[in-house]
Amino acid sequence: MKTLRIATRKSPLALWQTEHVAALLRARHPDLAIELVPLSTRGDELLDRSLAAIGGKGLFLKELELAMLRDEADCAVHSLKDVPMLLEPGFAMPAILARADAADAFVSPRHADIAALPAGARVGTSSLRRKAQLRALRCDLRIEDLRGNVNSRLAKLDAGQYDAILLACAGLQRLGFDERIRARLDAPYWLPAPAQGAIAIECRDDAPAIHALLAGLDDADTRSRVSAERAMNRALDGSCHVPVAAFATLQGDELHLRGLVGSAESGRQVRAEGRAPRAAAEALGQEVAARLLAQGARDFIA
Ligand SMILES: NCc1[nH]cc(CCC(=O)O)c1CC(=O)O
Repeated sequence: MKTLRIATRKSPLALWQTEHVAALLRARHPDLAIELVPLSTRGDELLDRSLAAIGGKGLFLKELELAMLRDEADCAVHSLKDVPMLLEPGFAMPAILARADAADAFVSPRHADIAALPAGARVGTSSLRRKAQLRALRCDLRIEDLRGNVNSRLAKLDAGQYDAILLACAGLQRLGFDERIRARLDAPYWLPAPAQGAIAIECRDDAPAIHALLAGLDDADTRSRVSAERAMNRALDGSCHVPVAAFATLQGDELHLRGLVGSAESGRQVRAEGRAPRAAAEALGQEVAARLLAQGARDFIA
């Protein structure tokens, strides 16, 4: 391989994440030439409609996968939380990087946190998961849709369209907006999206040399944690249509997984948790999903 071609979306966050992967690879392989292949995806273009309405997470991957199939790119960098629970056949995920801050962030020019918002305040988010958790805390808020990349969401907040917005801490930190985080929304009270804060690299499963090169960047602890979170989401038939949150931590070799399923309309939610050895990450995800279903999670999934 003379040059490693890395497909990426064109948003500032996607480009940062891909440059980050490129820098890690250059540090390990000083002689490797790396080229970015920036592509626009349907998920980036259809910004006026909710993700659930236009077909969900896969829309951010499809064009990047097609580029790999056409041999115009060797691999692609993704936010793992935007990757569907089942990869397309023919693709593999050799590397999941060490996870950054997984928490959500409360961002507001005037208000310190959710509890400090005045009655009826307008909060911007299009995530069903964030809407459901907000609704559970505050039934008075006006929750309004907000899509677009991180930079344009902050611009809409600054233009006065919302009193506050919710974003991922990881994206804000990567783009240098740490100081915009007014409050962290932390587990166990508030749970992030499955795999939030983790960057994943995808390649074709018939490319062993590329697979081996990328596998050097894999972080085993992160992989165990997000495997449990994504297995839970998969067992719940998780997609953008269902408000599902999950967060796993490791204590030694024991995984602790917390999950919730909620309703963005009513704010009702069910929660469950479980522990298992890290080798049983997938089974733990299925077990916590089963506990959520036993408490009536199906009502929210319908
Ligand atoms: N859905 C967009 C998206 N995908 C990944 C991140 C943040 C970075 C990460 O989770 O690694 C974001 C922005 C956000 O939710 O605020």
